Amino acid sequence: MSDPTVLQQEIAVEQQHVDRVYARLTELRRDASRAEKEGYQLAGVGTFGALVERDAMVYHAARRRRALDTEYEGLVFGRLDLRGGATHYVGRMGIRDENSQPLVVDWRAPAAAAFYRATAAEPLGVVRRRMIQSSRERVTGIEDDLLDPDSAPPDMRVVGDGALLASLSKATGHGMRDIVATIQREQDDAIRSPASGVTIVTGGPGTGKTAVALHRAAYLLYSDRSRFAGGGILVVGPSGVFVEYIATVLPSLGEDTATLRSLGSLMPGYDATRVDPGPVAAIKGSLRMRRVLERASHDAVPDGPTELRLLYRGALLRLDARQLDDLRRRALPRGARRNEVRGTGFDRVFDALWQQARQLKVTGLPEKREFEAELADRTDFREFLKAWWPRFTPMRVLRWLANPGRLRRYANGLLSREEIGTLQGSFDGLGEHGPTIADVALLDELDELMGRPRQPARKTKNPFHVRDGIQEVSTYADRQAAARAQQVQRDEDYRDFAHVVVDESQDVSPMQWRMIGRRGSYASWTVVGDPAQTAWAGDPAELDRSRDRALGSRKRNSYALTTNYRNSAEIFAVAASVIRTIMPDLPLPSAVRSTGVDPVDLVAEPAALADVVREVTEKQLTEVDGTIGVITPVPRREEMAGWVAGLPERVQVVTALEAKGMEYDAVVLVEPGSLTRDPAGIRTLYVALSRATQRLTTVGTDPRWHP
Ligand SMILES: Nc1ncnc2c1ncn2[C@@H]1O[C@H](COP(=O)(O)OP(=O)(O)OP(=O)(O)O)[C@@H](O)[C@H]1O
Repeated sequence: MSDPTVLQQEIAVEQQHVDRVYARLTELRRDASRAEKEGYQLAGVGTFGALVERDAMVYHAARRRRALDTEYEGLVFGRLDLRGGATHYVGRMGIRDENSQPLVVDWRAPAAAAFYRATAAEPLGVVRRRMIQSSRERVTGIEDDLLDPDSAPPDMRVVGDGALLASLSKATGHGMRDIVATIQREQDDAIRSPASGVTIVTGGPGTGKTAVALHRAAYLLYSDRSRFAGGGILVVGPSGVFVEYIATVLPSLGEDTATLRSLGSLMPGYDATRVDPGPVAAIKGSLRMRRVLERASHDAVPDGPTELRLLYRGALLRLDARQLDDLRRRALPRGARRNEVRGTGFDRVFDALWQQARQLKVTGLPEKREFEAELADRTDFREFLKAWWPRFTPMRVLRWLANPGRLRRYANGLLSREEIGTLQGSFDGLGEHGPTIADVALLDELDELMGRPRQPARKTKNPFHVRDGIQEVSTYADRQAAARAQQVQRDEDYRDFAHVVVDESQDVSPMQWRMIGRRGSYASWTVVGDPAQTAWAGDPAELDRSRDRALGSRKRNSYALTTNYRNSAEIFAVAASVIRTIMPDLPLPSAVRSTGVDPVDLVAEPAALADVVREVTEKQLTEVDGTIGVITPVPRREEMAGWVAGLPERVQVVTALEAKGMEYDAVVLVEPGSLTRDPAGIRTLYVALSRATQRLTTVGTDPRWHP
């Protein structure tokens, strides 16, 4: 423990600098607001080009002001004293004084790298690394590491007992802890990994994979803003709950150009949250489904017309079911997209009818073009064409799989009889409840297989448009929107992301890899995950293959994280003992923090389970300040949520699958025994047991739940 007077003196020294930074920040905010306001006031002056330029400037001013506001709290968090006497302050954003001298260096700048990377063995020119803790504008604490004692000047003081542990023992409150001040070296390696190619980060529970992925996104945006903000960064996470949770972290990193999507909402128009049972998800996720869907996408429309009869100039023209099938097949060879070759299908029908009319020697038969025009004018004929070859939406075709006969036909020879049986009934809810998360990848595949109907190019209004040298009237709001659109706006089905981050990648099925891959054809990637936490019940080799295909031949850089920052050592010991039963040789991270509080395991009579769960949860409310996760088996979520209804909002009920990636101060895991039936279940149990930072209670009716 360091001398309290020395500590106070050092705090006072840092407070002086922090005061200067905040004073400067106030000036910068004022300047940014002024630029913004002046922009609003100036109206209709100058050339149109100058106006647009000014709008973009105003937009930047607004963005800068927002960034200055967001990064207010804990703006300065580090100081480096370098050999030779120079000092740098490190913070959430770079700030310069009125003479353009740096007051704070952005944490992502090369000059700040040593803050995270220097060690006593390799000090990188750093004599003393100082962590500055503060609450709003007030410095509250300091933690130093003396990395190069031989180069330290005699009056250099060193205070504190280790910044990382101090930060970890704080309650998390709501949302994810911001780790920018305490990023560890092995994490920093991954964060600053080369921008191109694929960065793969693996590590056990709580090793900071998500934190690293998000800080990497922020780092990339900083290091090459035009490339990554221009193209955009897509961040894909497993569930909506999780995506919401990480959304609270990205803005605090100062970035608004990342698109966050769950696997159920990657396709525009859908936001699926329903989950299929493991074995169903395994089949729906398998690459064999592509062929199944391909067959569906080529099949005849259910209840479509089975024959065409037309009375034409006194003659009966007729196409029977076999002929119609034949015409469809010829217009739709393998690989053709049904929505794109609709016109070819119609041409085939015209041709066939024309041949017939000629063979029948119809009296007064006109030229072919005239004949076609006459038919096209007839409502009955047009109705036939629309019913025979409609425009298909992916959902329309996926629903055909709810029919057992069709499913069997499409899956014949691709899926086993048992698998077809498992799948049966799993598409029944599409109409009423919408798709499951696994269905969304199938819809995306169908979209790809069938293509989009050709539509005339839509005219978009261009607010920058100048016609015949005369500026069109455009409002200030229009131009402001256009300036912003040039920076960030993308269409809903945007696919050309510059970078794709996949979190919890161990749960991405082969079909989902295809769906994500379509959105990252030109991207560099960051893929983070932990194979031991996968809930995937299908073929692991297929999973690897499909991932490799999505990532292509890009160069890979791999990083392994080895320290668990989330769980207390006592909690992680329970989780570790569970995963060891199926993966005895798995290298596990070491948990750095011990609380001295052991997890509690309770057994309840079935009739008393609800009361015990409520009691335990209420007790946790008195023991921790932050969030409490009540984790339930998937099918019993609603029922168990009722057991803790009315408790404060910091009690959150999630299923074992939704708990993936989440973190709570206390966890009440209900019926752990329901998860021990197979290896996929045990891996899910491992996930659920490794969510808590401080308290873990398991409550179940089976005393022998431990696998
Ligand atoms: N360097 C660090 N300093 C402080 N806290 C950290 C650090 N690294 C990680 N943490 C904290 O540890 C917790 C776990 O991090 P994170 O959720 O990123 O882990 P993860 O590897 O994605 O976990 P899981 O695989 O279990 O979902 C978070 O609260 C995070 O803020």
